Amino acid sequence: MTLTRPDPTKPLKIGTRGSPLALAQAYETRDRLAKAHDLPETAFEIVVIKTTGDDRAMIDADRPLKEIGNKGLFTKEIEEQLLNGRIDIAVHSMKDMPTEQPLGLILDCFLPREDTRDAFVSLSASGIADLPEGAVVGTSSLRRKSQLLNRRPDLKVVEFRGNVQTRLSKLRDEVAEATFLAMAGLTRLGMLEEVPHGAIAPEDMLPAIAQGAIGIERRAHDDMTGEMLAAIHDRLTENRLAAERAFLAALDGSCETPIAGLAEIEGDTLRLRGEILRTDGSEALSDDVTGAVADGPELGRKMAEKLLAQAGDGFFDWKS
Ligand SMILES: NCc1[nH]cc(CCC(=O)O)c1CC(=O)O
Repeated sequence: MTLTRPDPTKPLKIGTRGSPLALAQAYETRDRLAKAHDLPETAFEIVVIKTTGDDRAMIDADRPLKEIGNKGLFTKEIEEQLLNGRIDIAVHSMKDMPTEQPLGLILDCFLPREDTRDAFVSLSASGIADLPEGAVVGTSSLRRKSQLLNRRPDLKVVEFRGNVQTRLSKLRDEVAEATFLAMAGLTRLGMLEEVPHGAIAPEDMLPAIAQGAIGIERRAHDDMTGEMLAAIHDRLTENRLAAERAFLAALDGSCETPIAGLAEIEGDTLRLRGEILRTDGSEALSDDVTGAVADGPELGRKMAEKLLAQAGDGFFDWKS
């Protein structure tokens, strides 16, 4: 028996959150599928799904997201709709995805990865080093906050959320002098021109695990959709994420700490860089491992072990 989606004569339903970036990623997925299979746009339907995360983030606009809820905050409702068949695939920023999927779902299709770097966004300063003593920087990312304070302990970090437009207007209102965004988001939104920014080299700010990568989730037994997705899958992105996410998974159970990581591939060699930090930025530990591309998960676990061995007592104590 070939397992199939609920009604293959109907459009393939693509589930996504409703933010501008989420929609851009859903359209990119649709366009890639349409092209790969020579199908018209009408063979697909974009289904916008509101998540608890979207609701709560709206109500509590000034609270840090990590206080509002746990990891599946932006994915739970979408995964429910996948499981009950109201959508056939779900498009996600891999950066926001937990390392394990619920029973019955599979996440094995990745689009070619975008720019993995962070962008420094400011109307006045050209980069982190250019910020005046004691300047205020807006970010809601614990990783970026810790990395920034590690390099510039004099700076003050304030909570900063909302879409790109909201953040820009906060900069204009001088709520903060600078903020950070993912280059991938700016690129996918087509906003590189209108947002004053500089890309930050990974040596200066190692990105989040899986930054810039889009993953497509489906029902594990829906072979028909699985075959369809195989045509747009990018193997190198899969290999890089396998290493980065194994690193994350190996650290996850043992701590709640800012984590950064980036895998890059040259020929048959994969290089994984990793970093963990104290939340107040007072200490950062980083390492670098290389090995065969196929050994990515093992390299990820090795990286976690090396960093955990370096971390002394109290490294993971909560101090923000
Ligand atoms: N946590 C929010 C989030 N999830 C993915 C991206 C950007 C796109 C990407 O990294 O793929 C962002 C916003 C940001 O960091 O600026």
